[in-house]
Amino acid sequence: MQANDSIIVINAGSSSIKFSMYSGPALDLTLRGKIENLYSGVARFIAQNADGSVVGEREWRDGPLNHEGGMRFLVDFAQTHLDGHRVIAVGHRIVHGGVAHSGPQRLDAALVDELEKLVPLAPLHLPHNLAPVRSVLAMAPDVPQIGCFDTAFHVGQPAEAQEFALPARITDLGVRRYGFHGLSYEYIASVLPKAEPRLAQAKVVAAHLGNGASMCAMQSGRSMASTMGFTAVDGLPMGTRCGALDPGVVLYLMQELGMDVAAVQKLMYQESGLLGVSGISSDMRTLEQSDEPRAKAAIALMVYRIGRELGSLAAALGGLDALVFSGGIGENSVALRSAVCKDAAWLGVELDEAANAANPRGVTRVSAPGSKVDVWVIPANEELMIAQHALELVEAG
Ligand SMILES: Nc1ncnc2c1ncn2[C@@H]1O[C@H](COP(=O)(O)OP(=O)(O)O)[C@@H](O)[C@H]1O
Ligand SMILES: CC(=O)OP(=O)(O)O
Ligand SMILES: [Mg+2]
Repeated sequence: MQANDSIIVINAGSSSIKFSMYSGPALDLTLRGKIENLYSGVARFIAQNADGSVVGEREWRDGPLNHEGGMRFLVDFAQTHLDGHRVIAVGHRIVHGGVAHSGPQRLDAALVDELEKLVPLAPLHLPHNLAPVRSVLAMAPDVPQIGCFDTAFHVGQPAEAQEFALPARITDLGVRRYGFHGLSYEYIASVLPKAEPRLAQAKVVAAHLGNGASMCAMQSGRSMASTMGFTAVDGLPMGTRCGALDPGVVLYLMQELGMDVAAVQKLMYQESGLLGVSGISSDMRTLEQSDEPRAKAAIALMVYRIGRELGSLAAALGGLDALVFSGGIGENSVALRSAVCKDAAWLGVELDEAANAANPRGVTRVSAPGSKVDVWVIPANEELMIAQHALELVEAG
């Protein structure tokens, strides 16, 4: 890899598109940007170069922006910022890999067609993950594109963590727990032992709390259990997703309220979670600034459910040495971290309130010196994982 050889990474989340460019053999971050707040309120774009200087900014005030509009804007933006760089690969976050895809893979039209079949398992993500792959295939068919699956990190979980208590004939169809946010957890697992070598073999629960939110139990850096299951709607309440639901509720909605599949899907994925409970917003910042009791109730429900899942994941690990916060909420919400840690005092979690309130920007320990359980904030970096995987695959030929 030459100094001006670059890998572009596209990470399309449910409410944001992040992109990064890494250049040279050390994968130096040379450009990064994101559009956030897709579908709700005012979408915002910001891009920064290697030294953090802002090289592009925009807001969409005349109505919500969708993924398609966002990607169109980003392609135009990227083209004017590629001067002198040779794109040797484009890496993509692909949220669902199903049973067949347990590691990064080169994407071609046939594989994209195959992955399209998994759209019902990740309706908020996969269409937006695959659309840019198709665009690049059409625009630059010779540039290798690498897909990195959010499910891959969880492939080695114990069988009980993966299975539903369903008849084998259904399980055999691939109806099982996959787990998501794997690239984020893989990054956390790679960073934590460097920050604190004592934690290399530790029992760690990591919470990726963004618009999508999940928690993962890790032993020695390997996934043992996750709150997300067959789809990314399971587990914690999220921005607009309900999280774990008594399956009987779905039957009730259909049988008694006459809702069809599309209506139930919309309710569970787009109208629930922080947005549904508060009736105000899916955005944690908006809720934290609101005095409305419903906003407080939505946050309280999220905190409560994080606490319940923390107990469950600690049980899956048989103990807890460290708790990690990541994702837009986990990295930025002082109040949420504080509330979660208070509820987790019974597990030996004790926060350093001053360190927490300083709202650290990098990898930082925020637990009190005597805390039995370490508490860390680790900013999510799915993009670096994707760039590393893409480079490995390109170099392997
Ligand atoms: N300063 C902040 N305080 C509280 N919440 C924040 C802050 N900054 C971002 N968030 C929240 O992070 C969430 C988005 O997380 P992010 O990880 O960027 O989303 P995505 O899952 O789409 O990648 C939103 O709920 C947003 O309100
Ligand atoms: C898997 C998932 O929920 O992703 P995101 O956080 O990007 O919505
Ligand atoms: Mg995310």
